[in-house]
Amino acid sequence: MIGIAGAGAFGTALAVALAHDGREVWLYARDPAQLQEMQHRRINPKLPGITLPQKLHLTGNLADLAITETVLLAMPMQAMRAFLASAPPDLLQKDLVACSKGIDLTTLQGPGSVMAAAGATGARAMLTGPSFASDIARGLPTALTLACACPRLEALQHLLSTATLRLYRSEDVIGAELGGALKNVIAIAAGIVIGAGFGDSARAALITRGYAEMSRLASSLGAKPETLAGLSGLGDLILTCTSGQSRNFTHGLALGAGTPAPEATVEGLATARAATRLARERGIDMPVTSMVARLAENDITLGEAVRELMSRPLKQE
Ligand SMILES: NC(=O)C1=CN([C@@H]2O[C@H](COP(=O)(O)OP(=O)(O)OC[C@H]3O[C@@H](n4cnc5c(N)ncnc54)[C@H](OP(=O)(O)O)[C@@H]3O)[C@@H](O)[C@H]2O)C=CC1
Ligand SMILES: O=C(CO)COP(=O)(O)O
Repeated sequence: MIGIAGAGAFGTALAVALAHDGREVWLYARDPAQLQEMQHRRINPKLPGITLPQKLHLTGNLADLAITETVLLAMPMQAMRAFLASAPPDLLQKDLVACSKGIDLTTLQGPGSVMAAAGATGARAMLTGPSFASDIARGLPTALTLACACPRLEALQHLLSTATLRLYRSEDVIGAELGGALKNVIAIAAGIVIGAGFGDSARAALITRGYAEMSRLASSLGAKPETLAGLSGLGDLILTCTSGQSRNFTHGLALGAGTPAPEATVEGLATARAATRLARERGIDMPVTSMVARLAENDITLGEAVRELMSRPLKQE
């Protein structure tokens, strides 16, 4: 039996895919009004057009997840630390699988370290890679990375793979979580480039240089280059920088065009600030990421950002 904490688009999509494949899934929604609507109408407005299958059980009581062995954490990254701090103690003994893509702004930790610091004693895994919630929920073919540095990895890989959701396993948790977190920042920048009308050539350059700086920071923190080149890094970077389905890309589009951004979970904003601080501490150059952080904080105008990026000293690729 699988528990999922966080009934947003992604938690619900995973619950739908796993339940369709025959697993009994318990999905925890903290908002009573949302829970009631989901129970009554068997839909989640955050995942339009998808009917919730029979094997997907809904609850507003976190203690109900006690009957599950594995719990997926599917809330925004900045909510994870507080969620775990107030979770029932037996939840921390489950195998935990973080699905959040980001870096905690207070501790500068990724999901694995946040779960460890909260006292999690079971497996601590990370599920990440190129996948939009709606694609997963509709049963479209998807491939993700499941990273965990513990002997439960292969069992978890089988538990969470379905006929349409193919999980590749990795022991490189740091690499998987940093790829998933940092690509969101580059996706905001890619959106800015397109929104401002700089064109596809500029976006390709941005993605490539963005990947280079993602790799610099990740390897300084112990990630393996092949992880960054895999689904959780390059794969997700490509998806998020090129699809209008991405909230990070869409947020960037609005910033670039000078129009109001839609209300949404945009993980890259906090991650840009966290990664900029990590990079500064380690003496790593991350010009695109730090520019996104400054733009998000209204510390610089778009014109100034472009001038600064383009007037950096010429260097070897
Ligand atoms: N959507 C996607 O396509 C994908 C998302 N992800 C990642 O999944 C994570 C969640 O994103 P997504 O589901 O899309 O975001 P949504 O904005 O759709 O939903 C976030 C959900 O988390 C819930 N939540 C927030 N804080 C808590 C808490 N303390 N306890 C329980 N639930 C909480 C929210 O509840 P409430 O409404 O009550 O605030 C909401 O239901 C992000 O890190 C994202 O990067 C990864 C891959 C794909
Ligand atoms: O992580 C995602 C796709 O892999 C979802 O991206 P957004 O959060 O930008 O929508």
